[in-house]
Amino acid sequence: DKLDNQQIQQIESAQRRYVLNIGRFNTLNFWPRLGKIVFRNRWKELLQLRQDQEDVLIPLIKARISLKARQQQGAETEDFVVAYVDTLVDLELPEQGLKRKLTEGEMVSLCSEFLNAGTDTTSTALEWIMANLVKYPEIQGRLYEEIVGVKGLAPTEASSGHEMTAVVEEEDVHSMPYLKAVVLESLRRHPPLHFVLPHSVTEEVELEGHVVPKNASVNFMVAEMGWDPRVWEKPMEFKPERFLNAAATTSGHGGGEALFDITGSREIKMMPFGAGRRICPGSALALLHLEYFVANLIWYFKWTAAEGDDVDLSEKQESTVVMKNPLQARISPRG
Ligand code: HEM
Repeated sequence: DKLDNQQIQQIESAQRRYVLNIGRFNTLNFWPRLGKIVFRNRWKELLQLRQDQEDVLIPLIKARISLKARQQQGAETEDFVVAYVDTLVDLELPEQGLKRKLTEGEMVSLCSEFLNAGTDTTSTALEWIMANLVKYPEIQGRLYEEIVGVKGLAPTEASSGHEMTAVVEEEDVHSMPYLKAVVLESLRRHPPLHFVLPHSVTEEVELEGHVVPKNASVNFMVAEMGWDPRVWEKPMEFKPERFLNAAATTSGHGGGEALFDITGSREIKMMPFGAGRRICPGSALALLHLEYFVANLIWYFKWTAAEGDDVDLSEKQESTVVMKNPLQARISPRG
């Protein structure tokens, strides 16, 4: 829906406060009954955050439901495209032999999860990629050459008046293996999530002499996997070339393909999106977004470090693992 700025800010504010604080409420999970009494104020705070989310999301969900109903009755509804909420409204859950619809509260939770899972992760990943391109100008230079090789020079104000609307398109990024390699290398070296969501073991298993009991909660050390020196040569270095096949590495740029199975269906060398049936459902969209944004930002602008800044890659845990000192860069138009 075409929301105005104020509506977007309301959603952003409710979601941001929720994401930044959610870790503090974990204590309440351990002793659900006692926790509500002992940590009374924290419990009240959680309820307030939830209320704020409902206040902004429920009216939007309701508006969507009535729009969809009007559309089904044949009314002319401008530019109707299927939205995530529409799919939730249609969903029927099997429960004790019956089928039931989602409640409004459940829809709020799912929309909230979708908004958080799909935005914070990608924007964090984008910042890490740009930070590395600023820190290593030769990598940025090689990427720029690849983009120009496919698209030519980006239009400048002088060459096209104020019409600088040309973009590196979705189809173009498929011909840019080095771009793909830069994105993959950044997801390996700086995965936005250092753990997946907690998973539960469905049956007892033995792993290298250790018994993992049924119902145990397990998690996977995503970052450590991508930094394993038995799998990756000099794992802490930022080297996109490692994702190019031999042909691409020897020919300088272009030519080769960045072939890598990020879903882990054949083998798992890194898993920034998780693996298996609970793998991130947005991984393909995230990769496309990242390639698309990075290609366009580099095609139009040269990115350099702010004076005297070495680009500090220290990490800080927020809802994702972000740059402790956010990237400060100078950008200048190409050409
Ligand atoms: C660079 C960007 C992203 C990264 C690194 C990332 C990573 C992850 C990871 C590690 C998980 C947990 C997987 C597991 O439990 O095994 C996950 C789950 C999820 N992601 Fe992403 N994600 C990204 C972008 C997106 C986008 C763009 C969307 C939606 C448009 C999305 C939607 C979701 C959802 C809904 C879940 C929960 C799935 C479930 O509960 O089974 N993610 N993501």
